[in-house]
Amino acid sequence: MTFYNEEIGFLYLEDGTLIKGKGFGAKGIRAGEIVFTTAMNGYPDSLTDPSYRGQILVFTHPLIGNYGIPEIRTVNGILTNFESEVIQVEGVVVAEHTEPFKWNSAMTLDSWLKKEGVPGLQDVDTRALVKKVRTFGVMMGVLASGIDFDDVNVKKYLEKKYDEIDFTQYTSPKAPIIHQGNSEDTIVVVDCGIKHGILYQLYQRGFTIVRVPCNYSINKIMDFDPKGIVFGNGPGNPNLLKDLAQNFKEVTEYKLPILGICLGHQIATIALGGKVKKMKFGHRAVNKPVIDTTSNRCYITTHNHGYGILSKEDLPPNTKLWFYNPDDGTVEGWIHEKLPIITTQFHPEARPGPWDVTWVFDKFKKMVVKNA
Ligand SMILES: NC(=O)CC[C@H](N)C(=O)O
Repeated sequence: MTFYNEEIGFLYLEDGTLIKGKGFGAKGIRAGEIVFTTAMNGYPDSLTDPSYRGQILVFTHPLIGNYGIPEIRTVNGILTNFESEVIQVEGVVVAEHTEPFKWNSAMTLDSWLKKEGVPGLQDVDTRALVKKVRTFGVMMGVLASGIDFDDVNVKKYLEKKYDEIDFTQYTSPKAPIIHQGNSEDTIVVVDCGIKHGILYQLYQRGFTIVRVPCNYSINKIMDFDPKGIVFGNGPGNPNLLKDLAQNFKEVTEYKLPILGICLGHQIATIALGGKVKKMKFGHRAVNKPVIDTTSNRCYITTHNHGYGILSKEDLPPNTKLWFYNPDDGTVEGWIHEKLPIITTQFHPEARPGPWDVTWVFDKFKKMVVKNA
């Protein structure tokens, strides 16, 4: 364990704001897009969500760390209590890091961040910080723990912009990974940095899962004889992933059931002629409402996205609105009118969050069975 002067630490925003705090976690300095989540719990899950690659995560809940970090649990190679094997965020900002008091805590948040080399900053007025992001939109920032502002050239860290980097190069596997299920029915998951919560939902429905690198060709995907395809979540700007969108378009020729989740929903949208744009500060929470237009029911759902279909006009041709967010009118899912394709911008697997919408995976299974 490295020890350093934890009394020093700062967050520098690209608009010139300097916020001094206290360091925790690993000593270090990292740049990233400053985003916030309003989730009150689930920090082990959120910090390992690959969709947060390239981002510094601010928790609005004032106390973080109070139930510690559990031992990793797996079922058939699928993590059941983390979203990936490593901490994915560039840095963590909290008002107060607290010591855990929980029977299954194996480690403190502080020691976990130290072990994984990720810096944290505490003693921050996260309310003021979030108000700034909500007012001016997301921006780049530099987080340092145990390093004095006067000792670094922060501008050097701000040269690269989040929106211009393809982060899937860090989060997508280099070769296929197989999770054998109770049936031979194979679902290919195009893995840009898939959350294990999604894998677990598929596994629970008996499928054998083949995760493929996100740049895998259609021919190689079809070699696995999939009964359905999932385009999952992932980090960064979806408009950079032109090859993936092209692959999506090509695979629709096979008329297989397809489920797109979050980045997968965005790729499906771009591939079929819709528009995905950057949001001012995105949706990152576990209590976002979405209205299901087929039943007029409202569900409370988990979100982590900074891009989206901002209005119905941006839907691709031949699709109909399935879910929308009543707060800001953004599209939260669509159904294709001619092909067996469904998508959600929110996370039906949650993790962290409520499981009210896991029936989306049942719907996908029905589509697979019907198509078999
Ligand atoms: N969770 C995700 O898949 C996020 C998708 C995309 N990177 C976004 O921020 O909008």
